[in-house]
Amino acid sequence: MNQDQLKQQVGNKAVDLIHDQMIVGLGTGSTVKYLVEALGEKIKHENLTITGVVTSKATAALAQKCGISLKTVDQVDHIDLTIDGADEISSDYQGIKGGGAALLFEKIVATNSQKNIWIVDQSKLVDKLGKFPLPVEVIPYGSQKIFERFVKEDYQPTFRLTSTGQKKKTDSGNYIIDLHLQQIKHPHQLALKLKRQVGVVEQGLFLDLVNMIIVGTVDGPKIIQAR
Ligand SMILES: O=C[C@H](O)[C@H](O)[C@H](O)COP(=O)(O)O
Repeated sequence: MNQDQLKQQVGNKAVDLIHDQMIVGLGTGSTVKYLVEALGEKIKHENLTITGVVTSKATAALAQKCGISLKTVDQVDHIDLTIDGADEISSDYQGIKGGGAALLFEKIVATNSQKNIWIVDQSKLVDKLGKFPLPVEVIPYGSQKIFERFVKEDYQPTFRLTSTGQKKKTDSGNYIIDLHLQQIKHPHQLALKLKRQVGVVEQGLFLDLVNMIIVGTVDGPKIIQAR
């Protein structure tokens, strides 16, 4: 089974957790794409009423194409569960997200959800976080100053660029600085330190958030109850 098939496996599996009348947070990325497509099919075949709360323009476009009704996080009084991908998950179930630049809306939706489920192929499971570059979303004004501070801290920062070499803009019009840390020893301390910098909007450590992880493996989906 290739990586894409494993992503499809967990996307299809996660749809079983969605029932009629639910309000569901829909993450972003190549794994969530399979979930959204499968959810669109399920809604059609079972004639369900589901409300989606999306985390990016890309997911909004796909969900609309799949016939899923959408509301914003501010238009709903609760979110039953949110299903999202992840870039890295440590052995104590902390995560790095934001490889697709959607970390800000993803974290807003996740922290307003009663339950959070991550769907990943097995390559995302690691012992300690940090091999995957940690995304930090910053407002453009003053971002070079933040970048220079990150250089001094030896965070090995790089601005995320588009295919044409421009600084990548998030859905909120911000920039992403990726930190190439290799190993994050104290994620909670780092998260606080990054968040304290003026101009940092959000950072990609998703700590103490996930309840269940569905991992795609060659032997089928494996469910981990994280907390
Ligand atoms: O910003 C993007 C998100 O955090 C994604 O959920 C994450 O990058 C995983 O994406 P994928 O399923 O494409 O590996």
